[in-house]
Amino acid sequence: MPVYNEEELARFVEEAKLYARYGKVADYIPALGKANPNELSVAVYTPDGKVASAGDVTVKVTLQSISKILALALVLMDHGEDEVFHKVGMEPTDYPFHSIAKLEEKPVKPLNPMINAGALVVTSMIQGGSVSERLERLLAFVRRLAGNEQIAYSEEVARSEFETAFLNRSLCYFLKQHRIIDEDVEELMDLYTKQCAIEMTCIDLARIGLVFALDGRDPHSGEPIMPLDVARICKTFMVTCGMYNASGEFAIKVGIPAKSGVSGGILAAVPGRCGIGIFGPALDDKGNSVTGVKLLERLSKTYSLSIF
Ligand SMILES: NC(=O)CC[C@H](N)C(=O)O
Repeated sequence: MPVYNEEELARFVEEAKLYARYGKVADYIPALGKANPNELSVAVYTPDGKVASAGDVTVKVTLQSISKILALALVLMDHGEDEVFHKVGMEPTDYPFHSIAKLEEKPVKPLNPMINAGALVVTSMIQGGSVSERLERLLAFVRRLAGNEQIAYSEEVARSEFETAFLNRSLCYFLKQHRIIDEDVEELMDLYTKQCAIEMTCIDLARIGLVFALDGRDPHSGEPIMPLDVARICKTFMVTCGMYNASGEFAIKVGIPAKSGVSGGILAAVPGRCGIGIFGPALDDKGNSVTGVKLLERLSKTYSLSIF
């Protein structure tokens, strides 16, 4: 087990930051456009409970697409594999995460739960009597994963996305027309945008990554937070679809199960070894953190973290 040295991490962060100029902060959700593209922070959480970090780890990041993997875990526990995969597929795609194109093909079924169409179906399956009850259930699960009761969502980011999510609404209406979802679209958008706006530091992200790395067990108590099979399915999706339509290249260059979000966050789980949380808001054209991917590449090579 390598020792993650903070001085070395800080050096890797400085090196990776040089790539920020090749990226751009997401601004299709207006509130995300305020982020500083030169920011980069990382935390590595190991099973012995130690955290090594570099950069400003007090900065909070909204989960955005990272939330898709957490909602999937909850929904798999709520409904079981068969019901979930009846509505959403398991195949990766080379289309962008918000694409509607593939939905036109019969049978109408989003290709996987990591693209927006699939994630909206997953979110529609979160159980509970109202949007706030369903959000609370998801938040309670996320708080347990992160071991942090303070985790909440950013009202500003949620509102900003809710007011501008025309493409996601289109996906919802398309799915509703084909009876893949049957809930009120505005309610689903309310829940989905709040889910995406759940915010945390990269230390929290790293600790969640560690839970996946430990097959769903709480690193502190050893208690299962999710069944092993659920953790296994989530990690498999992280490998095949976690970095959108750049997942193949990422698997070759980095080789770590990971999920990114357009906020610039990345959650990574190195099986049995550590969880990694990164925040670097400058994105490449596929929507992944440019500096975050560079940093993960460096960490993977230095500490031999590739699972392949
Ligand atoms: N790729 C992402 O992080 C997308 C999440 C974002 N909330 C959206 O649906 O557009």
